[in-house]
Amino acid sequence: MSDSHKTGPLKIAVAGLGTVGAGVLKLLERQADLIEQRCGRRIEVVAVSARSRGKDRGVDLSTAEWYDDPVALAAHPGVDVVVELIGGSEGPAKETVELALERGRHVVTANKALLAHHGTALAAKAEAAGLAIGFEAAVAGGIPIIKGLREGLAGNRVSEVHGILNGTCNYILTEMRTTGRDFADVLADAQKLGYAEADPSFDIDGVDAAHKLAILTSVAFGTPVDFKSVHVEGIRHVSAVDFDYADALGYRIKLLGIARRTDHGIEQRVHPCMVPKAAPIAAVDGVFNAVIAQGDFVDRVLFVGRGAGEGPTASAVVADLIDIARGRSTPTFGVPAAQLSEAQPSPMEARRGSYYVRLMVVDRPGVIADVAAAMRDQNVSMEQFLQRGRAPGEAVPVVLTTHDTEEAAMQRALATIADKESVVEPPRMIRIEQF
Ligand SMILES: NC(=O)C1=CN([C@@H]2O[C@H](COP(=O)(O)OP(=O)(O)OC[C@H]3O[C@@H](n4cnc5c(N)ncnc54)[C@H](O)[C@@H]3O)[C@@H](O)[C@H]2O)C=CC1
Ligand SMILES: N[C@@H](CC=O)C(=O)O
Ligand code: NA
Repeated sequence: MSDSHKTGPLKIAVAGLGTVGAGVLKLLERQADLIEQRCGRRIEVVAVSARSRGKDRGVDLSTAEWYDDPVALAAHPGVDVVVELIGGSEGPAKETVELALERGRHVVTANKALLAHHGTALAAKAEAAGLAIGFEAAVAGGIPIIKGLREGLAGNRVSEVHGILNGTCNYILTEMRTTGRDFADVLADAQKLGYAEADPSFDIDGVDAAHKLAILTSVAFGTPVDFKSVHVEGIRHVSAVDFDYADALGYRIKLLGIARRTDHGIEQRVHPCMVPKAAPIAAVDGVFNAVIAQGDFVDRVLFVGRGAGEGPTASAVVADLIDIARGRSTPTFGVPAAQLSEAQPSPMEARRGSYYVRLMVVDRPGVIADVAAAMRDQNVSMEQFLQRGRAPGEAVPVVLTTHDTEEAAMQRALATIADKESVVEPPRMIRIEQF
């Protein structure tokens, strides 16, 4: 980085003044003295851009130059850092970041979609110009997981990183379980609280968690960001009855992102999981995120904190700005972009573990025997079987769990079961992870 010698203020331009942008400006205003003490210089906002100029954001913008166009803001003269808080993998966010790098400005961004799709190319561009891209806010909000992995665990080979990476989903799953509230109602709450993405289907369909996982995988394993290899499932099919069965079986339901080095290559997957109630991650509720990393010297490390919202996300953005103001320098993903080593993705079919399956079946003799036969034919061993109550001739939920088996065999058994005339809804499956 080129700013270590400077003693004047670090001049920044902020593109995007929504939940995160307004939070950053508030933090910079309120903690100005503390920041100056910690990095020996002030951080000065010289230009801003957003869609609506007149909106009251609870911060003083009178000394910053206003830009309607965030891309033009990236070229504002005399700026050291462009802070991109617009969002989206393409369009103005990408153009702003690219122009900022071309003009020799460092970049700080909270935009995981952008980095999941273009992270390696942007890192290469930044590093070739001796510039930094700070993205602590892009993964797990306020948790310093990027610095934790990249700097704190730099002496380790990491074999696995997994965690709760989406605050909106964890908030929805927690509220549904503890209050019995409706999915849509809780999602509306998460949107009001500023947790959700502009398009909340990115949250509930697991895409946002997959963006974050792809970034984490790169930092953990020194590989190029490979979003397209992430297996992604969201939480739309988790229903109230699953929470009851999970509870009875000794589990909690969490949307997890899991990245592992396996014999088949690097596994990256995001999907709902049942985790034992005693696992530390099971107790991480609401908007809190958690990330667990396994390093060869440090062993297991658990990071927990708020994964979304104005304050925690602003905290991460400003930490990156302070790094730049101090002149600290680290390759974007921990290894110089040109040296990130390609790795084979491990296919989802190779996952080995146990499964929870919920079926809606017509309550009549022989149905369960058919289900058991489909499992037997694929060599899938059942562990538990639950049917609560009886309703002869009507559809009832039945639940089973399996012993460890291969995903490919499980998928074949489920396809056979789904075809049975007595199975009246698509089978719902949740993978069980024993951490
Ligand atoms: N809200 C959260 O808790 C977190 C958000 N993020 C990320 O931070 C970024 C910003 O998120 P939020 O603040 O929640 O979004 P937001 O929707 O509240 O704010 C977006 C801002 O960008 C501006 N904007 C959008 N399109 C524009 C355009 N074409 N030209 C100029 N300005 C434009 C809007 O006017 C608004 O000020 C996204 O990348 C998001 O994924 C990351 C971590 C947590
Ligand atoms: N929509 C995201 C915001 C933070 O990244 C989430 O809910 O986690
Ligand atoms: Na973070």
